[in-house]
Amino acid sequence: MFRDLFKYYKSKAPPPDLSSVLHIDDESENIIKKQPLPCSNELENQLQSLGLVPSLNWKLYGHAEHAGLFILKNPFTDDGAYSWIKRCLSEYPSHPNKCNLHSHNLLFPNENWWDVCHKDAERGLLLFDKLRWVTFGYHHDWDSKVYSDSNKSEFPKELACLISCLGQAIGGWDVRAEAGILNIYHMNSTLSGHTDRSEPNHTAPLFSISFGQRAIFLIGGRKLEDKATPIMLENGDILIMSGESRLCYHGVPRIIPTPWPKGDEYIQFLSRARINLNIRQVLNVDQTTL
Ligand SMILES: O=C(O)CCC(=O)C(=O)O
Ligand SMILES: [Fe+2]
Repeated sequence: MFRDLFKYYKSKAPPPDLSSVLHIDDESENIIKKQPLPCSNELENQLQSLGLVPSLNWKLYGHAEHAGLFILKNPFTDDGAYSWIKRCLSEYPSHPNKCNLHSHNLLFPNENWWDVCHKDAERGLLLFDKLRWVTFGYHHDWDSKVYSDSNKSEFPKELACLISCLGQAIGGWDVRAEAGILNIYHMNSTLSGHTDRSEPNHTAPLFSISFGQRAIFLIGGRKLEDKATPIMLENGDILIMSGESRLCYHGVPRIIPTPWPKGDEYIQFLSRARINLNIRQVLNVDQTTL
């Protein structure tokens, strides 16, 4: 059951036994190997320019007990992953996007979190570990959970393009990225079990891209009583909740310390953090506003 497993994997004392956590590219009877759809040369070129390896080399999986769930194991080139990490840390946490530090008046509206942290030693000390979320496109309202046409900014173009291309190549879907959350996890962060239902469109798949430290991602069914599966999500992995799994319970009970290479300040940030880009289509196909 979702709640019990979440508690089990979250526990500090005693720490959980991780041997049942699914490593999706190991052999297991429930894991289904999938193929991306044939891509046109144009789509293949676009994917390449967005930092991905050719789709022929993708490792794409489904799960027998979670219909509609896809996991694409890190399809990024090293340079491609680096560009996305850099965008997440130095571009996305600034105007017109919103973040927890702007909404708590710890940053002025025109201030960029990464720049402040690297140019102002005193404030950097205070703010470096305090970024938790950034929203863009239709801004997620953490209290009301309701999107509004009056609380919306431009969705980053290259990220919308990445989601559209992935949608075409994986499921033949025509996905419009309209709302995004960048979640930032530190080593003791968790994300409680929930379903994502704020979007009027409950059929367009939800995309989740992770970088940095590994996480246990717990996915259940539509009811909390349904069977849940703990899956290890690693640097670069892309998880897609389509079809039946779109409205299923999920959460992150634990971040798992991960061997990490040395590198510049972007890479170093991820030696003790995980970032997750969570992208949704909000509107139904025939809608242009809410
Ligand atoms: O961090 C993750 O893997 C999941 C995030 C998520 O479920 C959400 O933002 O709604
Ligand atoms: Fe979610």
